[in-house]
Amino acid sequence: MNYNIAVIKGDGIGPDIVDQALLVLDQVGEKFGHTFNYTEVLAGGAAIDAVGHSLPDETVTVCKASDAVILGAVGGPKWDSLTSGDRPEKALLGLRAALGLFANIRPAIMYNELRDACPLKDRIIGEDGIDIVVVRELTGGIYFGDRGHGFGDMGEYMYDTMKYSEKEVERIAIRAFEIARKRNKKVTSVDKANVLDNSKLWRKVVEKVALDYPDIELNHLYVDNAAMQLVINPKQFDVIVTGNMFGDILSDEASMITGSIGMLPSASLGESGIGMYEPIHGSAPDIAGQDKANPIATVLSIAMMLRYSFNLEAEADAVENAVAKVLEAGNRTGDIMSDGCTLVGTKKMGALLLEHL
Ligand SMILES: NC(=O)c1ccc[n+]([C@@H]2O[C@H](COP(=O)([O-])OP(=O)(O)OC[C@H]3O[C@@H](n4cnc5c(N)ncnc54)[C@H](O)[C@@H]3O)[C@@H](O)[C@H]2O)c1
Ligand SMILES: CC(C)[C@H](C(=O)O)[C@@H](O)C(=O)O
Ligand SMILES: [Mg+2]
Repeated sequence: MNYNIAVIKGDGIGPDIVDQALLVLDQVGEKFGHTFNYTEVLAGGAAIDAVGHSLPDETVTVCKASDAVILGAVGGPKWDSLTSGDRPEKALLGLRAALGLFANIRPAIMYNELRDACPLKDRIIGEDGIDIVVVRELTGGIYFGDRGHGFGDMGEYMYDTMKYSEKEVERIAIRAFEIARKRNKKVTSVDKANVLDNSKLWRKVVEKVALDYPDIELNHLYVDNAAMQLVINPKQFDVIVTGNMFGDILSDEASMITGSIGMLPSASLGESGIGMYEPIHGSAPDIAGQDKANPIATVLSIAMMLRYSFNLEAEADAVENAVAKVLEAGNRTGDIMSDGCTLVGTKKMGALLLEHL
């Protein structure tokens, strides 16, 4: 089969990690007889530098015409205070909205080999480790609400508003229940219904959707408690469903308890059609271009693409197995390094993954 993929390397470590992930994908193609065609397009800081704005029309057009999108990461201090008001991160939000990618699936799985990289105590992780999926709403909430600014009694003010509509909550809740059905049949919905009205609606709609899933256990947590529960008792979670901002924060937290943010992939999906695949981490300007970044989150995002967008189960398994084998053999980038292991750079990690594929 032939697959057309839009590739956005982005900024900072983006090119470092995407280059390795594409080598892995090429090898999957050779091994299983598929052709992956890449069209590289610009977004984020790289696009601001090249054409003056973070999300060129051409990028949206190419992404829409592709079978899937792979994105590294965008952003960096260089573009943090542009007078135009544009920012690299706006490209990411613009793409999510333009492609209708309302469901962000972020699996946080602890590899047994990385137990030492997990900051939690052994008794909390238990023998079988941690396996959580965060299902984050991605095109609504405070990220996309009305915003504004002005001057009042307290001086200048700025505001962002958080709004959720019934249908928006319903479709993300359905995704979460469907995912839970294929896993351990538990959904935890996270909100702030003790304070926010939009969270009250969120809770009401999630409960209504739950009526169609009597086989799935549902509970609710306030987001502050959820943040705490993730570190004191992460094993209570199977699928966490939550809004855009809470999901952003909780998924970074979930990534760290499994070892490193450099390990966590994500899939952003819509009703149907194309998906966008990216690591959950950012452009890590502190280690960009130094051959230090962990490419595994991006490589695992490619496994998600093979599974969700192309229905290539065996191919996705092969990529995930290669990751497990490389870790088993004791190879570690700096973010997951522990005593007795071999420290490797981004490129070497990529080469080892190819060897084990
Ligand atoms: N999806 C995205 O494109 C995305 C996501 C988050 C942040 N950002 C942007 O990235 C920039 C930096 O943000 P930040 O510093 O808050 O978060 P970050 O995720 O880039 O980095 C946080 C820390 O994690 C480390 N880290 C991240 N990815 C790593 C990897 N693959 N291997 C090893 N270490 C890794 C970094 O070195 C840093 O110490 C900002 O401009 C931010 O807006 C982009
Ligand atoms: C860069 C930023 C816009 C983005 C978000 O907040 O969604 C990032 O943190 C993420 O998690 O993908
Ligand atoms: Mg984030």
